[in-house]
Amino acid sequence: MRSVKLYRYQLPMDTGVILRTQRLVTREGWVVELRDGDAIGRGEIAPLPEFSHETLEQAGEQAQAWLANWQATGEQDFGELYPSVAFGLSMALMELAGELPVEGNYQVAPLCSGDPDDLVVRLNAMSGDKIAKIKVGMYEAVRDGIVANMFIEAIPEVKLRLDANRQWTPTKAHQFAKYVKPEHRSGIAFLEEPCTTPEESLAFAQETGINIAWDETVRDEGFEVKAEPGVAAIVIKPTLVGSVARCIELVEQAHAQGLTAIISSSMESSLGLNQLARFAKWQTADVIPGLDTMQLFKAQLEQAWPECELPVMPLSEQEVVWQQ
Ligand SMILES: O=C(O)CCC(=O)c1ccccc1C(=O)O
Ligand SMILES: [Mg+2]
Repeated sequence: MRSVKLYRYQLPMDTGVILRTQRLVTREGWVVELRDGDAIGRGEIAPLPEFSHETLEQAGEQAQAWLANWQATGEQDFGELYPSVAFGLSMALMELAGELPVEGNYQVAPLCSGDPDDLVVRLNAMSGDKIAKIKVGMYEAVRDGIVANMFIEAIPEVKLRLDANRQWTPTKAHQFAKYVKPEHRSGIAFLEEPCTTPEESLAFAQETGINIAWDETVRDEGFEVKAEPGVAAIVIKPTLVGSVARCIELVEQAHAQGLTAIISSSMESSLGLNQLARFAKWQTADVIPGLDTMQLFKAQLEQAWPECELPVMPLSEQEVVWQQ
């Protein structure tokens, strides 16, 4: 006997979380809960404003129609669904089938959005690989270069992941590179999407010897995973990419090409984030995923993220919008 519950959740965000042009005060999404006999599977469907093309309402309507059909027929086709819907539904079905391993990779690359000195303290306390993520491209490119160079000088074994979100012209990207001493450039594991276009980013990598990674480009129409000089990694944000099967396909293609695949968050709640940690451990075992986003929230959902002290709001207190 198959049954379905669809919840709509709302979680308060920390003040000052900005997505491109808007402030995100409340994170909203759907959680689907599937039951079949004693088995239970959950998945989170949470389009990210400014990043997803579908709205919360569109995703909810599509999920409900798909679930009604699944309940009646057992059919499982994710082909035509919005990425967030395909991801949440396929994750719920995997969990229901017991196919999502329980063990997760909860190591994070600490995300530095504020004071660089705080990050130096956090990194010095880290055991094992010292990997940190810094957003660049928001202020002066020269300042970003000085900050990156400072980190590598302060912590010689650091491997930085930088993320410019396509903010730089080639000139600005070169201003950045100029301030990272050539002998320090290997301290940058990769720089995500330095320039407005993939072509400019590739040229930048080849001219400077700074490795880049694709993130936005992975979601561009016609993207193919390809090893190219200067490309180190691809970032996979499942909520923005699609079904679990599609994400696994991208991971396998990356590995076949000798690229690193990084599973990363699209600001899912702690429920979705825990599943991403399990998915990351399973598919990208030795790689630290990009999941350090709980700090952007003021509350967690149903399950706590390890060592996160934020209050946990049970799913049972969220609105059930549909059940069958
Ligand atoms: O990738 C990570 O390490 C954390 C997640 C992250 O940076 C992010 C999260 C949501 C939307 C966009 C981005 C981004 O890559 O800029
Ligand atoms: Mg990015």
